[in-house]
Parts: sequence; C-alpha cells; structure tokens
Amino acid sequence: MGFHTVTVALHLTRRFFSNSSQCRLIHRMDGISRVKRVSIEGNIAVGKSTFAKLLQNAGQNWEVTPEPVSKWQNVEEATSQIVLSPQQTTSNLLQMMYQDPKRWSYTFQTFSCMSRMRTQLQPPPAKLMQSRDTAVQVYERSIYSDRYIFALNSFELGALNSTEWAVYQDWHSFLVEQFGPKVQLEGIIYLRASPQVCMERLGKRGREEERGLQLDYLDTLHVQHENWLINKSTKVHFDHLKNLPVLVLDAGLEFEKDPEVQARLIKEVKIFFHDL
Ligand SMILES: Nc1ncnc2c1ncn2[C@@H]1O[C@H](COP(=O)(O)OP(=O)(O)OP(=O)(O)O)[C@@H](O)[C@H]1O
Ligand SMILES: Nc1nc(=O)c2ncn([C@H]3C[C@H](O)[C@@H](CO)O3)c2[nH]1
Repeated sequence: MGFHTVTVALHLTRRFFSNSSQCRLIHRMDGISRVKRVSIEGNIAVGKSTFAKLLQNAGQNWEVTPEPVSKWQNVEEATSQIVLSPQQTTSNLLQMMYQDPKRWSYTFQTFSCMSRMRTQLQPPPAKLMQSRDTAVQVYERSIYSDRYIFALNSFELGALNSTEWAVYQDWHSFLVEQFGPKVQLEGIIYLRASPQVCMERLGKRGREEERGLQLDYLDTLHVQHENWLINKSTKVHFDHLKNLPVLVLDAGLEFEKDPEVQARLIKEVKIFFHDL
C-alpha cells in the first residue's frame, strides 16, 4: 500500500471513528504519533531551562519547547497582532500574580494554561516527524503541572477561592477531554531537588518578579511535586496520566559545569526515551 493510499485510508477511518479511544488508535498510526511527548517538571529555579538546553544540544531527534514566561511578563504583546507604541504600557501578569495572588491567580492560571495548551497542540517540527530514531518533543512544564502543581497549590493556599478552582477544573477537564490524544504525554522527567537548593538558585538567577518569594512557597510546591510524581497521592482526572512513566533525576547535582554529570544524565534520559 502506497503512502497516498495509507493517508486516504486514515482520513476515511477518522471520519468513522469519533470516540476518543478509537481516535487514539488511529492517531497512533500517523507520523505525529511516532513522536513521543515528554514534559520536564520541577520546582521553581530547580534548573529546568538549563537542563532543557542540555537536552536540546544532546539529541538531534529531540526538540525542546521552553515555558513561555515572556508572554506572561508582557500580556498585550503576546495577545495582539499590532506593535505597541512607546507610550502604551504592558501588563506583567507574572508580577501582578506575585504581588496580589488573591486578585490575579485565577487570571494567571487561565493565561498560563492557555499558553501551554497552545504549545502542546502545535504539530512537531518536520525533522522529528521524518526521523527514523526515537523522536521526542520535550515541553518545559505542561497543562498537567499547571493544574496539579500550581492551580492546586494556589487553591490550597487560598489564592484561588473554591468557585475559581471549580471553574478552572471544569474548563481544564473539558479541554483535555476534547483534545484527547493531541495533548497527551508519554512520559515525565522530574527534576528533583530540595526547596533550599531551589531557593539558592532562584536568588542567583535574580528574576525581578520573584524577589519577594519565600522558602515556604517553594516548600509547598515541592510537596505538590512529591505528591503527584513520587507518592502518587494527588487525585488526577485523566486515565493516561495514572500510569505515566516518570524519570526522577537528582537535580541537586551541580551539573551545569560538569560534563561528566551531564553525560550521565543524558544517558539516563536516552534509555528513558527509548523505553517509552
Ligand atoms: N544543576 C545546577 N547546578 C547549579 N546551578 C544551576 C543548575 N541548574 C541551574 N542552575 C542555575 O540556577 C538558576 C535557575 O536555573 P533555571 O533558570 O534553569 O531554572 P528553571 O527551573 O528553568 O526556573 P523556572 O522554574 O523559573 O522556570 C540559574 O541561574 C542556573 O544557572
Ligand atoms: N502561580 C503560577 N502558576 C503557574 O502555572 C506557573 N507556571 C510558572 N509559574 C512561575 C514560576 C516562576 O516564577 C515563573 C517561571 O516558571 O513562573 C507559575 N506560577
């Protein structure tokens, strides 16, 4: 059967199979589904971006998409097609959320989740689709950490009230179910380090918006990561998340300038990707 015949067959089959498990079967047969999707998760400043760059340089068949922080720091530019004049001010939603969490957390979570949803819905680059080896699309965080780490934490800390939390969960579940396999992951890399280490790195990085962040906040986020990815005690609402493979890496190691540690980590990642 030629390529064209396969494409036509897939197209026709898609028209007849509309429920999500049938769709997943069909989706797995085309080019997109051969590309594995993995998110890097971890506490603030644990080193996700640093590790992501390491991955990007290590694997020809790996593509890393960074977290869209600059969009959150500059809402108007991220959402409009026109270039703003120098007189027009822009909103830094990240800063607004940290300065007044009760007022801005719900707005922040809608915007962060929407930007992550867009990222996860983008088709993989052609080089990954054409790859013969294990091709992997890596995301820095995901629509799942948006909910099961940050939004949940904000609710537990009182920054989201119960109405906002209920509304967030309702549209989050609806969208994940509607998009189905298109937003599913095949694995997670959890960069794990103590909140104290993250606090030191956060200070070293010196991002303006995070100046007021306290160790207590990183402690709460650490517990959320541990509950979701290690203890598995967080209640998740999507079947595919329940048995998702998780690679736990010791991010407390000073890998940034140590090629030996880097090589060891990359080797672990390669095995993990291969087995997905
Ligand atoms: N393994 C490491 N050892 C020592 N320093 C590190 C390590 N990884 C990252 N750093 C440093 O820690 C700081 C934070 O790293 P990075 O920006 O990669 O964190 P992040 O997890 O992406 O942060 P965020 O949660 O805000 O997205 C940076 O200054 C970086 O140089
Ligand atoms: N409240 C909240 N919800 C999120 O979904 C979320 N995702 C990231 N962040 C914060 C952490 C870093 O300061 C900075 C960059 O990761 O943005 C978030 N904060």
